[in-house]
Amino acid sequence: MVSGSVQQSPFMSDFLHKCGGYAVVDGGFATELERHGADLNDPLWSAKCLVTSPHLVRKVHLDYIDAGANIILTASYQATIQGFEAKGYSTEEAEGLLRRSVEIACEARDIYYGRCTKDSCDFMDNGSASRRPVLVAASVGSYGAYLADGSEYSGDYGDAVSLKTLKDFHRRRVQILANSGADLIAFETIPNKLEAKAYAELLEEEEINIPAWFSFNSKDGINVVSGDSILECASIADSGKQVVAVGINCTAPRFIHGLILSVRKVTDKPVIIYPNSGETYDADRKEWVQSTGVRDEDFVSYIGQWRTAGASLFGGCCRTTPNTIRAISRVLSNKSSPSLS
Ligand SMILES: C[S+](C)CC[C@H](N)C(=O)O
Ligand SMILES: N[C@@H](CCS)C(=O)O
Ligand SMILES: [Zn+2]
Repeated sequence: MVSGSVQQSPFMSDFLHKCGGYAVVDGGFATELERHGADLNDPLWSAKCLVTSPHLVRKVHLDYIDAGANIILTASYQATIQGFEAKGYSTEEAEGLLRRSVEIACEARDIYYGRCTKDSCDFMDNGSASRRPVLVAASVGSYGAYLADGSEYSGDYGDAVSLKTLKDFHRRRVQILANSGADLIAFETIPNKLEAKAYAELLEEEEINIPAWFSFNSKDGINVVSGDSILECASIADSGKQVVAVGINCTAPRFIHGLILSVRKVTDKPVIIYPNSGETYDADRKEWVQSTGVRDEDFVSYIGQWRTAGASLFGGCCRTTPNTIRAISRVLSNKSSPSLS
């Protein structure tokens, strides 16, 4: 037990129990849109598709549910009121697009459940066929994501950006997503301590009443990308009453094991990991540098050691696909698999 941890909410432990002990998170969302032909070379990145191709957004969500995901993340990673306004949308339209990101994910879940009959259910609960639990997590990408220059991989916002700047930037968006029908908020790809603090204070100040997870990214396996201590960042997440999981995303698979061990030093909350493929991103060209990543088989072969290290929620981030998630789901549901030793 980590001393000083706040009272744990039963939300995530109940959900993990329903899922059979471990939950499967979806995979790369924006990069999956791209694989289906979307052009994301735009300041809105994946959020552009909320306007141009909501049907594709829904399809990608559904593909991930079909692959076995227990949690799908909305298309709101780079959907910000400020970003939409810069493209000429009104505040009302921007807020509507944020809400729409959650609606589309809920529609995908409804389609899946609508198709799920007694004979076609792929999930067992206490020996009987049942609907697989699926949660919709409203994605909140960082201020660096809004900057659209890859700053979420440096965490360097300069001295002009204060705690207040970040809280004011995220406040309305978080309020809207918290009241959108999403099951929880996913603060993801958090690159520095300041932004973690801003989120934690916002949850308190705005009395956000749905759960949230905090997920950081790292490029050395020791600190978060800004160089801030993962221990300090994860401690901030641990202190949040609404925070139901803490972890790491959009980070190369080879760094994940050590990071899980670090996160577990400062929190008893469930640990979530959804690494990227290990490839690097060229923010100027908005393209991935290929051939630096790991294959699906190699990615999935890590799952056993990540589980042993103490993670409970497993998925993928940029450049992982429904195939990656299908393989994770299979490995986790086959507890006797050698790769889970
Ligand atoms: C996680 S990165 C690949 C997201 C994209 C970035 N914010 C951009 O707009 O280029
Ligand atoms: N949920 C986002 C995270 C980007 S780092 C996505 O998968 O596109
Ligand atoms: Zn990512």
